[in-house]
Amino acid sequence: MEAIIESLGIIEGNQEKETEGKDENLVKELKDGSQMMVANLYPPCPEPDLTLGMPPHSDYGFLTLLLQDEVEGLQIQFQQKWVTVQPISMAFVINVGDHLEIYSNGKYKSVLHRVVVNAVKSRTSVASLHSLPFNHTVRPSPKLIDEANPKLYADTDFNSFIAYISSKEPKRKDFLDSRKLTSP
Ligand SMILES: O=C(O)CCC(=O)C(=O)O
Ligand SMILES: [Fe+2]
Repeated sequence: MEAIIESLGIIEGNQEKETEGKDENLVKELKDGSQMMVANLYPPCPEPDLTLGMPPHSDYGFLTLLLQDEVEGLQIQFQQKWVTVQPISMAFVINVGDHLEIYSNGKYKSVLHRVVVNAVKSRTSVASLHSLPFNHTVRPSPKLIDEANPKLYADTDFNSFIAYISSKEPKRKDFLDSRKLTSP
């Protein structure tokens, strides 16, 4: 995250000099932030072409650390095509989540991904989603907003996310789309 913040041209503030703009200490807030772990088991499916292990979605949070076993299944959308992420033993897949897209005001894009199943092998994965504490608001960094770069996303928090996914089946990048502000 420090490298990402640097790449955005945002200089992290000194903790003692915290001002009203809470973004000053994003790294610290993330260290004390939320972690959600999801363990997934995809049993073999006799008719894999008729279903998906997980529908297309992008993840809650800034970054997801994903550990997959040796069985293929994860696909990301790249240039309108689904591309399989080849499992690499003992390596994490790092995915950009919705909160990083919001915080960076669209400079980073959260990755749309899905999971396909197969007829032969079961597959397991563990995803670890990292963000600010659950009671914090995620918003575009004020340091990235000016007249030339208007704010593109509404403020969001965990409650609005839960309210949204409870109200409808999560499909595609729906939640993020719901945070997008129409052009000013
Ligand atoms: O099983 C996978 O490889 C991906 C799981 C996933 O996308 C998730 O848990 O959010
Ligand atoms: Fe995911």
